[in-house]
Amino acid sequence: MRALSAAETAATTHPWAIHAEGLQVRAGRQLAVNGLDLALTTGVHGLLGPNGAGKTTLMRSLATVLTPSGGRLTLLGRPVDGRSDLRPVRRALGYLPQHFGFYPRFSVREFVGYMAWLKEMPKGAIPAAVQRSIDRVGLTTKADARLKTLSGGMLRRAGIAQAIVNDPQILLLDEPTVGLDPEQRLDFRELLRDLGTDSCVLVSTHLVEDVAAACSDVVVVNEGRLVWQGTPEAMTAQGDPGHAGDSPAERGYTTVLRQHRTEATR
Ligand SMILES: Nc1ncnc2c1ncn2[C@@H]1O[C@H](COP(=O)(O)OP(=O)(O)OP(=O)(O)O)[C@@H](O)[C@H]1O
Repeated sequence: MRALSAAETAATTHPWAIHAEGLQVRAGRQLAVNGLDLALTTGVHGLLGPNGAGKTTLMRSLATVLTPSGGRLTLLGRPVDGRSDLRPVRRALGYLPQHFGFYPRFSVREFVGYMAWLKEMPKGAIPAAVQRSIDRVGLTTKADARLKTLSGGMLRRAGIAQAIVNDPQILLLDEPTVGLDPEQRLDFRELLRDLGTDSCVLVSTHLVEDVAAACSDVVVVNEGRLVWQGTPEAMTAQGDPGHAGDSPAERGYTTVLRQHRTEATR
C-alpha cells in the first residue's frame, strides 16, 4: 500500500497555501529543486537544509520569481505554470530575498511605501500600513532615515517591513535574521509567531535555534527534495548526542540529515 501524503491525510478542507508536487526548478543549468513535494498551510514553517540544498531556489519559485520547469505548484489554490495570471497571488505575497536591491537614497518609509505600491495596495491604505510594518520590526525611530545610513541588521529589518506591509497570506523570508543582534532575534521570533497565526510563513535559515524557538513546523530539504517534515519537538527528539551540534535541536537536525543521507546511499 502506498503511503498517504500530508495533503491526503489533512483533517481540514482548507486549501493549502503552498502545494508542490514533484516540483522542479532550474537554477542556471541545474535542477536545484528536483522532485519536491510540499504542502503548507497557516503557521510558521522553518526551512532547513545544508548549503546548496535548493532553499533559495525554492523560495524564489514560491515568490513567483522563477517559473517551475516541471511538476506542479499551486499558491493559494492558483497554479504557477507560466500561463496563469499571477497578479492576485503576488498581491497576497510577501518576500524577503536573501539579497535584496534597494535605492540607497530612499528612506525606510519611502522604500516600504514603494513596495506597497508595487504590490498594488489601495493607495489610501498605504501610509498606515507602512507605519505599522515599520513599527512591527522596531524601526520606528529610523522611519525617515535613508537606507544607506542603516546598519546591516537595520537594513534586514527594513526588508522584513516591506515583506509584511501588505499583510501577506504567504510570507517568504530568506535568511531574515542575518545581521540581527541577539535582542532583535528574540523580538523577531515573537513577530514570527504573531505573523504565523493567520498567514503561511516559510523561513529559510541556518539557525536551527530560531526554528526550534519560533516555528510550528520544520521542513528539511536536501539535494532539491523534501527529506523530513515535522514539529521542532519531533526533530529535537531525533537527536543523537554523538552527532554534531551545540544544542538538542541542532543535534536533531544533524541526525535527520545524516539518516537521510545513509538511506539515500543504500
Ligand atoms: N544562478 C545560478 N546558476 C547556476 N547554479 C546555481 C545558481 N543559483 C544556484 N545554483 C546552484 O543551485 C544549487 C542550489 O542553490 P541554492 O542557492 O538554491 O541553495 P541554498 O540551499 O539556498 O544554499 P545556501 O544555504 O548556501 O544559501 C547549488 O548547487 C547552487 O550552486
